[in-house]
Amino acid sequence: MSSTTTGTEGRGAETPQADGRTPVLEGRKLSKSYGHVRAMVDADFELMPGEVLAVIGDNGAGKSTLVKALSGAVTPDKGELLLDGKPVTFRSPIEARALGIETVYQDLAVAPALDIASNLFLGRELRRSGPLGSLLRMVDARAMRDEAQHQLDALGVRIPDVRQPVESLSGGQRQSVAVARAAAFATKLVIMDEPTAALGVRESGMVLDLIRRISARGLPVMLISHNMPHVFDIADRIHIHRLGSRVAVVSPRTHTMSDAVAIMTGAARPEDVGGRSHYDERAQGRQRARSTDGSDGPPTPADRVNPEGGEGAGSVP
Ligand SMILES: Nc1ncnc2c1ncn2[C@@H]1O[C@H](COP(=O)(O)OP(=O)(O)OP(=O)(O)O)[C@@H](O)[C@H]1O
Repeated sequence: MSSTTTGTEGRGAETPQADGRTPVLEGRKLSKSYGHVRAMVDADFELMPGEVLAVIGDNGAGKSTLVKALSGAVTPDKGELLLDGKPVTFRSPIEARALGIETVYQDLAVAPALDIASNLFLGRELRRSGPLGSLLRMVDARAMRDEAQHQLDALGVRIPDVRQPVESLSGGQRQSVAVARAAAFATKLVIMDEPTAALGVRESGMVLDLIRRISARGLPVMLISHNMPHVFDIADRIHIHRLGSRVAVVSPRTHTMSDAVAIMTGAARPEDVGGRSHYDERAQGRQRARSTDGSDGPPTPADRVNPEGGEGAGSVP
């Protein structure tokens, strides 16, 4: 785990920029609606250098939509993205990747029939000149094998032969290949959406170790997970998402799993549990407004119905 966590000294997690550092990736008031469903509502996000930031939230809280916005798979309707403090827009995952953002999805995005080296370089194959100075550039299988072995060794992924087809690997090994691929190409950060969801205990441990090693290299990792023990084991900070927005950022050093779950489900307000937490002012303002206008407690799913509707209801981007 990285030692670069910010704002977690003392009892609570404070605003990450308190020490003057610029987030590697920042989202400001990101919103995204699918027809009448407001999947993301003024969501803020910060990933600091070298940290492992876990993002937690109930089913449908909008975590995947956030990941998609940060990785270029979805364009937010509103809001701003900043990479190293500079505004960016991603029109596709390819554009996000070109800027050093790699994403690993839960559904093992590997090509099972191809070997490990080919999977590592999928879509980004190393090439060499063709025979007799031909202009055709050929895939350089040997260079890819050497480099793949080097990358896996460097990350401590133990796989005997990179010429093995991925379908011959265990689930944990396959996910390790997907994570190693992301780590090999990411220059800014790695995003992981439920990387251990399909894995057993031992295999999950393998992937968590890999995340630790990636972060120890100085590469920040954003990790979505429903698995609280994993989150509390590995995260420097925990971003809590609820009903489309960030409602709190807490630290495993100041908050218990019960605290985090209480905030996540709306059973408790961020300021009422754990140490002092850095919670989203707007979300807190909304909650206060609700209590003063006759409704009590935190927002409910009904609050997310977009009154303006919008085009493309139910469309899958
Ligand atoms: N392409 C889409 N079309 C319509 N509605 C969508 C689409 N994608 C997400 N939604 C809706 O947006 C809301 C947020 O979904 P999202 O998948 O981001 O949540 P999540 O926190 O990742 O949920 P889970 O933990 O269950 O994966 C949900 O109500 C979901 O049904």
